[in-house]
Amino acid sequence: MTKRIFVAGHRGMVGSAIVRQLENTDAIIVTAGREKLDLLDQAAVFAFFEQQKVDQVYLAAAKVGGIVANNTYPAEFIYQNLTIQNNIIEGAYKSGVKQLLFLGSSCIYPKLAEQPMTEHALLTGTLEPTNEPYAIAKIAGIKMCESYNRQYGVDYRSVMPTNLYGENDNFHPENSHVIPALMRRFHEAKLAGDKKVTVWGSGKPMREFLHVDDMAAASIHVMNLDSKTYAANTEPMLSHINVGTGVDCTIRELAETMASVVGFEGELEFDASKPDGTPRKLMDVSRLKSLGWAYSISLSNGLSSTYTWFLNNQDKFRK
Ligand SMILES: NC(=O)C1=CN([C@@H]2O[C@H](COP(=O)(O)OP(=O)(O)OC[C@H]3O[C@@H](n4cnc5c(N)ncnc54)[C@H](OP(=O)(O)O)[C@@H]3O)[C@@H](O)[C@H]2O)C=CC1
Ligand SMILES: C[C@H]1O[C@H](OP(=O)(O)OP(=O)(O)OC[C@H]2O[C@@H](n3cnc4c(=O)[nH]c(N)nc43)[C@H](O)[C@@H]2O)[C@@H](O)[C@@H](O)C1=O
Repeated sequence: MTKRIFVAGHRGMVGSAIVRQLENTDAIIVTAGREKLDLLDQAAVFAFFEQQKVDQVYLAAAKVGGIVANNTYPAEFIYQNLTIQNNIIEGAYKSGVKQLLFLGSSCIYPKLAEQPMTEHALLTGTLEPTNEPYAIAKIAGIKMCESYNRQYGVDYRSVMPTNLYGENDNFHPENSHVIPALMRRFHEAKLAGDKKVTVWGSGKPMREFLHVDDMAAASIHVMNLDSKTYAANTEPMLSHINVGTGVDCTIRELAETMASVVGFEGELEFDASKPDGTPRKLMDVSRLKSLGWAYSISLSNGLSSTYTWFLNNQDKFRK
């Protein structure tokens, strides 16, 4: 039967990638931009669900940003993320939605979690301070889904993506994540003929990066797993699934790769006044592998295609 699927956050990086892939199926895709539906407005969200009668929800709407944005606007990150996800999860449940996929983040795990981090590392230690408010909201999202499953018998699942990048990313110079920030900075330095580019922090932290098209494919894969397979590979009170590559690199290595993708031939300098954040957050992706999914886009291919998109779409960048 044709499904009506609501993608919340359909203009964002992940939401737009999910929509592109769902467009190749027979699903009816339901979307609502911020100007039509403010997801912070509980009454409007509940009314939207009552009107739309959807079968599935991808919860890809959130307040999102890099290390400095998280550290600068902690109140907005905790309030908006808790409110958006509470409104959508409760609104979906009240209108009879049986299937929902919540997108969390790898920052739910303790700052010094054993590497690679399995799903069992959740709630075993102190979080990274720069993004604790955002991480607390994401942990609450996992627990909302599990609680609704236990009490109401719905099927609300959670995926925890590693750091993502790709088409429709946020290329803001301060508020973005490291890949879009460096892509833009290296590109502008190349055009200006600059001899040096500044990279934040020490360059020593390690990060794992997944292309957004892989993230969208993994999300759809997890949503569509039959309930028995999903239940056999998760636990009712530890139900989330890591999504990543299982491969990481230092920020210095990332910056060197970025320089070569963009064609910047100058030097790197590191700005120690900017935070490093978590020293390492490598995902253990064996749960996802045992559920039949693995990534396919390498970092070098993903950075090259993202740079091509960047060159052709600068008019679409967010302010
Ligand atoms: N990017 C990353 O590296 C990672 C992302 N994630 C998670 O993946 C999910 C998607 O992230 P990503 O695509 O990168 O984020 P984006 O910022 O690209 O997209 C977020 C979307 O949410 C929408 N949104 C936010 N607030 C509201 C609101 N009040 N009303 C209506 N719409 C709203 C935005 O709308 P508008 O376009 O109008 O601003 C945007 O379309 C999030 O849950 C995020 O936490 C997890 C790990 C890493
Ligand atoms: C996805 C994840 O994203 C955030 O956490 P993060 O992993 O630390 O993400 P980031 O991409 O911003 O930084 C990664 C590393 O890179 C370094 N770095 C160098 N130069 C730039 C730079 O120019 N910009 C940025 N942002 N970082 C830079 C930076 O100092 C850090 O060491 C969370 O708050 C939270 O939102 C979350 O879940």
